[in-house]
Amino acid sequence: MTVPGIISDMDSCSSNDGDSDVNSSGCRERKIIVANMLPLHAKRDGETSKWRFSWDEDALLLHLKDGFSPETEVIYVGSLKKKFYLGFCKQHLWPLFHYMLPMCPDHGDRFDRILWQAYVSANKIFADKVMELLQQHPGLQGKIVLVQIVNPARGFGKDVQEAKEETYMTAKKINDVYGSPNYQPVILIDRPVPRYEKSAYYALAECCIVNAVRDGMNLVPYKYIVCRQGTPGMDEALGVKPDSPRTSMLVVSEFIGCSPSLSGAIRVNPWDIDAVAEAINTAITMPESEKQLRHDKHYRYASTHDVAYWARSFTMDLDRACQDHFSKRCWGIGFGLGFRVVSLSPSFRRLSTDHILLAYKRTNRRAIFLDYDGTVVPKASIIKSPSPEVISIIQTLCDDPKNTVFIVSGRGRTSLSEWLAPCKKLGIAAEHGYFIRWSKDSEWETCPVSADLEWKRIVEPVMNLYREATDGSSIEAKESALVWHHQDADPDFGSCQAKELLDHLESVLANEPAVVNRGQHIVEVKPLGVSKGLVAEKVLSRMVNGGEPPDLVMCVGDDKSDEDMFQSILTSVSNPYLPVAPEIFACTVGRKPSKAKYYLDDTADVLKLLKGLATATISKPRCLPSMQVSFESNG
Ligand SMILES: O=P(O)(O)OC[C@H]1O[C@H](O[C@H]2O[C@H](CO)[C@@H](O)[C@H](O)[C@H]2O)[C@H](O)[C@@H](O)[C@@H]1O
Repeated sequence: MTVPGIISDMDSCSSNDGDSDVNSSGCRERKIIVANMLPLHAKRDGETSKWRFSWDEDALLLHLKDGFSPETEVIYVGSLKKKFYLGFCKQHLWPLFHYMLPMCPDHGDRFDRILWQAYVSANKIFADKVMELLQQHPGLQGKIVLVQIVNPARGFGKDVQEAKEETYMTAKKINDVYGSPNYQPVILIDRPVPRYEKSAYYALAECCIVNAVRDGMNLVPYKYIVCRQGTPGMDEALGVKPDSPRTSMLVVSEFIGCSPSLSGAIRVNPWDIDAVAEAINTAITMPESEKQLRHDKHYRYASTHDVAYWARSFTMDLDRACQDHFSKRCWGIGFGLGFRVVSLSPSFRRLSTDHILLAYKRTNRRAIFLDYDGTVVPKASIIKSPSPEVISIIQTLCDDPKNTVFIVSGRGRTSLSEWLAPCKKLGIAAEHGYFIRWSKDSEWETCPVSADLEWKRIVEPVMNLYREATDGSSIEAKESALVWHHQDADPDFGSCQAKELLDHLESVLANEPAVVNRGQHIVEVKPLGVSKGLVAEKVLSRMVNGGEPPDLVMCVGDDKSDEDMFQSILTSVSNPYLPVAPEIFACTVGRKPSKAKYYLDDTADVLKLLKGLATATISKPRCLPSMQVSFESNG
């Protein structure tokens, strides 16, 4: 359907000067829509047998153009219904993407090579047509030569032969189109090339491209760097002055082993042809001074990381990996795609009520920190307020004068204080400790971190992008934090988006006083310096300063933010201001790697344990005051 002359139409865009449908650089905006089927009706004329085409006004594709400005030139690249679509796409790909085995009713075989070839050919035609409209940088024609050294394949077979033929064909095509009698843009060397000859090519090449789709420790980039550094002998042979600055430019695939170590290299995704082309252009046109800096970096790395270095470093990694081997136990947890193997310390064990009760009964100043979501209230529960049972248990624990009880949560202060209103003596730390209240009657204290919440202006538009792109997600605006929730989104897509959002936010907030955290179905940004760990520190030091140092510290929580609390109470054992080291019970909810020594399975387990402590509380102190009162009145 592409009419001849479409490229010359584009080339003549400069003649549009003064027209209203041109942009500031004199060219019309252009959008290329590549689709398997063109938005056309095709009909063969009965008399002339010629095809007649008309726009399919009902086709969605046709209406895509309504989303662009009226000046935009819209080009459709596509085909009419053909074998590749009704064959491979419909009979193989369509069932695969619908979790079914491909079926070929006409052929009986599961895989039909002819359909596959039709599919590949059709894709090639599409790609070629698009490339025709764009393969860039015409100024380099005549100035650049690609020397492609074909290393002999280690295997044989049809595939190798086909790949070779395609390489030859591509090289020929490029040379036919862009070459001239004195200029051959691609030189294909398909013979064993001795090391000295390869070294000569490396020494002369301004840029070395290693864009394998997968590779282990490819040494070519290092060899190239060393050859570009040269030796007195090579300098003499090439006529290079001994003290002249050296350069080397590398374009390497991000999927090869050496890619992360060469920080001066331009990294590309080898499947992204445009990116590879752009990288080559950048490498060639880069200022000499930068090429020198990159080479210095490359050479310093290659010369200090020799084989002996790798041997030492590998041994050290191996030692480190095996260090805890015998002191850990491995467990398989989860099901299906969520299945994973975790290694846990053998001292990590279930917290039994009997065990903690013994300590609870013999201690007189206890600090109890409880997370909210996933600890006292189930994560999956639609009702987020605490049940009457939870309220009653917490109330009983708070009523014991030997106890200082805190709910430490990421949630906002309004909902927490409303839900926990009956527990008058309960301390609440809201928004991960940005706000703290010691009891219902006391004022909220605000964490003395930077009051600068300007970063919210950066975070909000980014989160909005992800909210719009992820159906079912939402944004929660707290007083000190912003949270992106994806619990109601598609589980797989939601988690992928969350990972991407995390990366995105980390990079834009690099210099801001804010931190990004991933929680249960959430990505949260909060002020730097606010953590549940600080809450525990603050409460414990207030108890010490008030002359009531704790002799038992218990902390229960389920997620990453609670790990800060575990860390904090574990270090409190070595606090020099404590007359005696308190008994520590750090407990995570769910059997998973944690700083906590104990685990409980779920919120039901947590409540059972807290109920056990509450019962012990009622059976002793509550009776004591009432007996004293009656005794005094008698006297
Ligand atoms: O510190 P926590 O008490 O564990 O609270 C952490 C977060 O709790 C809330 O999010 C959680 O509940 C949401 C439903 O209400 C759910 O969509 C989300 O997946 C859970 O993580 C709260 O909205 C967050 O601000 C807290 O940080």
